[in-house]
Amino acid sequence: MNTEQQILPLSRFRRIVVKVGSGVLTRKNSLNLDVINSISSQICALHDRGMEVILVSSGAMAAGVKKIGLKKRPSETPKRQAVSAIGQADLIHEWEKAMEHCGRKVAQILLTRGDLCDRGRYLNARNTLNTLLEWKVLPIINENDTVAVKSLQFGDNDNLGAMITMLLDADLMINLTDIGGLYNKDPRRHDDAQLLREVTAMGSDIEAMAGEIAGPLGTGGMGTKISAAKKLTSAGIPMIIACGLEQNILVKIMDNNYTGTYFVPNEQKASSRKNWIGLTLQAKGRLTIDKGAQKAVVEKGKSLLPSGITRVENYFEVGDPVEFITEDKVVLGMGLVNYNASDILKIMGCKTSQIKKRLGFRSYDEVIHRDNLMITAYPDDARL
Ligand SMILES: Nc1ncnc2c1ncn2[C@@H]1O[C@H](COP(=O)(O)OP(=O)(O)O)[C@@H](O)[C@H]1O
Ligand SMILES: N[C@@H](CCC(=O)OP(=O)(O)O)C(=O)O
Repeated sequence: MNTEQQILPLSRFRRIVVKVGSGVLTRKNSLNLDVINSISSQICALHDRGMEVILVSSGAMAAGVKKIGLKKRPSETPKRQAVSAIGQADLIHEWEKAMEHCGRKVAQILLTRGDLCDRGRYLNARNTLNTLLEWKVLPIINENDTVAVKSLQFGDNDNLGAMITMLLDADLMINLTDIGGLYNKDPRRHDDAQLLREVTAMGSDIEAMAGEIAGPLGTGGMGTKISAAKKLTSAGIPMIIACGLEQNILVKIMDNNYTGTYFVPNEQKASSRKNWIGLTLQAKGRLTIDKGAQKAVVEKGKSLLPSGITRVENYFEVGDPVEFITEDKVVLGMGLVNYNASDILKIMGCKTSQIKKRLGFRSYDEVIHRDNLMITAYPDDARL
């Protein structure tokens, strides 16, 4: 981490995702039209520089609360979802008006986690978004709160934004919130909190800095922004947290003349399919692997064979995403399995030549083929 330096390889940034939080877009539970107008004209300025922009906009619930005259957000799920549905109409209407001012069109895209976990729907979303970008229309994305229940939820737009950034192979995600970046401790509680200008390694020290409690209008606090940054940097994509209330912040960022936190990406970039497996899918189960398998899979990039597996947790089917972990429960990565959980229980610890004898069939030698897995951490720097 660094409190001083900041290096932006600006020439690389042609396609960017801009996520704007509720705290930026709303004022006392109503939409802040000045901010919407200002961010819209900044987006147009980026368009004029030849850049492609995708907007992830929060604020539906805050807008809905105001519209139907509630004093605060309801706590029951159906009421929250209904309020969000009401607010979303208002939100998109205001963005549309503001962008129209600069002669640009917008499109609304509402997604659930399930949409991005299904490979077919994931590719459909990508095709649609790419078409909108080709047509120079601004895609405005939010979670489809109305139908998103816990198991299908992103839960926060920081992680949704990160997944969209990976889906579109964008060069950068700018996360605009109501504070100037990541501080070394929660600035609401500590007057001496210091802004970090650059984060180079996403260790537990960084996670510990983030307060889980969001601002009065936000959802995840800094915790979900760190989790989004972790996904992106391990996919080789940078993220910037900056204050969306600051005048001309997007333009300042692109001119590399801003205050905020820059998360430096890993140098290695995995394929977008591997990123989808490792960073978008939710694990259905877990496989514990021994030291030999860790060396083969993590260090040498080989497939996971039955011989290195020592434990199977939860039930899962062939093709499901499953995490592989160390004995100390450090998550090393995720992969799509060639055998279901009960078959792996029968073949774990055995040689591939014994698979047929134990199961009566042998569809694959590998439990997870190396093309179908992504390493997300290494034994020494990973933790649960
Ligand atoms: N270490 C930290 N650095 C900066 N902000 C923090 C930190 N820990 C907690 N926060 C809080 O996180 C808030 C931003 O999160 P949130 O309210 O969810 O924003 P948004 O609506 O933009 O997603 C800030 O207003 C800040 O008070
Ligand atoms: N989908 C919700 C936003 C959820 C969310 O992540 O909010 P925030 O923390 O303000 O980015 C809404 O539009 O109200």
